[in-house]
Amino acid sequence: MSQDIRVKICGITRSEDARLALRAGAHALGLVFYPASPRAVDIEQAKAVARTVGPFATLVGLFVNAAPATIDAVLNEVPLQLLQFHGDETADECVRYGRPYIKALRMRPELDVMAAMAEHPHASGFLLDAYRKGVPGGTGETFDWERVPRNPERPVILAGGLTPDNVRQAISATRPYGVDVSGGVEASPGLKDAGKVNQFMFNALNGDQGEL
Ligand SMILES: O=C(O)c1ccccc1NCC(=O)[C@H](O)[C@H](O)COP(=O)(O)O
Repeated sequence: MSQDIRVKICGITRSEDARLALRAGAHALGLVFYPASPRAVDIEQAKAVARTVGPFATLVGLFVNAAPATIDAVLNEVPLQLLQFHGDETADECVRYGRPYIKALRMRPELDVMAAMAEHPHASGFLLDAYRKGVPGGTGETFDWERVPRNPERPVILAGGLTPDNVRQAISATRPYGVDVSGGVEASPGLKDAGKVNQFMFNALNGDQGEL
């Protein structure tokens, strides 16, 4: 059983989607501060989502090689509990904000996952995502789950192409700390689908992983 699995729903752009995800049991919600994404939010949208979320769920701010001034501007206005660095940020660049952070690792074939983790000694965890050249995230694609480290020293969050249909198998195969989904629970880019969110959450939290 994996009832202690944590779930982050990423790419939240609207308060109603935040409410939906929290009602369904999500532990964390992701706000994408990457202008090229169809899920990008500006500071006003982010503040509206933050008001919905309140202090008892983790609000995550996602950045891709953003300038420090951009991140500082967001942090001055939006109460983010956790930062997610989804680009090529070094450890020094990630720690400068004095906030807990997770580092996304895009699973390109030649990546040494353990070495990449060692480069971020202060990361609270690592989000493993599919690699597609030129696309920093939200690809909707899976990667080879055999590459997910077993018994890692720090939490691993599985991402990339997860859906209500494959999340149980994904958890069973990789035994992660948590899972992260974006496109797999959308009605269209940036807008969540209530049925998919509810089904994803149910399958992630209640599936009998032992039977798979
Ligand atoms: O979601 C995006 O548009 C995005 C753009 C640029 C960098 C990261 C992005 N998303 C990051 C996430 O945490 C996604 O949840 C993760 O990549 C998985 O996405 P999906 O395969 O669509 O579930």
